[in-house]
Amino acid sequence: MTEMDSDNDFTFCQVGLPEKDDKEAKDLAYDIGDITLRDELTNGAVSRTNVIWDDNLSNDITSRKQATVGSLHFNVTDMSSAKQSSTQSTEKVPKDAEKVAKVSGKQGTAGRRPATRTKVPFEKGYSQMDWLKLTRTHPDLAGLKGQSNKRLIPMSEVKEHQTEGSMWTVLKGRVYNLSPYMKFHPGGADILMKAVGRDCTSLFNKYHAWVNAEFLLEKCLVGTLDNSH
Ligand code: HEM
Repeated sequence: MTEMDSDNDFTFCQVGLPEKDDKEAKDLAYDIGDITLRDELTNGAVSRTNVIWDDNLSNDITSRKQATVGSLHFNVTDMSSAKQSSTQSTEKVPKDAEKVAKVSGKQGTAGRRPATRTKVPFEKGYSQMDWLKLTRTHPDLAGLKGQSNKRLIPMSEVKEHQTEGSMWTVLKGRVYNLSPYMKFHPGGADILMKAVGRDCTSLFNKYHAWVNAEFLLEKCLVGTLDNSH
């Protein structure tokens, strides 16, 4: 195998040994007949690493299994001299791929569907870094014009702010002016428009409860929602 340039060429996933009495996990681990990591080198550059799972070798596998209890067998083939297309993909997935995936705990997405989140490429100058820079330099992103952001704001007032320079929303009890953030939103401005003039907490949590909006929108804070009426 050709020397790798750095240690970062592979990300290894550690596969633990099945517990002694965990018969099912053991059986599933044995379903992996063979794994081949193949480096296909094109013009000297690593172009692709393929993992081949193949359990067609299962007839003579018993002895090997016993010799490598609980671990995986790797065949590493140097393909640098072979003229292969850099985009070629060789993947043989075993019939028990789903079960194996569950054991490894790494590719367990087979049965789960993540919520659809459309990727929107950001316009030049509207990356998350650009937003952070703007929040540090702009004197009044919230559009407070000297007013305090400790003010209690009724929902009726939030509803009034739906014009281009002043688009208010309520998120987790706080009122924010979303206008300056619109073009920076990684999900796109169109979808963020759904938040304008209303409480967007449930929508926000539906798409990305993990996003730290308190931090991202800190400078857009207009006040606190007044729930008293
Ligand atoms: C109100 C404050 C909001 C903030 C600060 C915010 C911020 C963010 C951030 C930081 C991301 C990137 C998350 C990631 O890559 O993991 C994101 C993505 C996204 N957001 Fe929001 N968001 C807000 C509201 C909303 C609302 C109300 C919706 C839906 C109506 C929404 C829909 C989405 C979608 C679909 C994506 C996915 C884009 C992708 O996969 O790259 N967001 N948002």
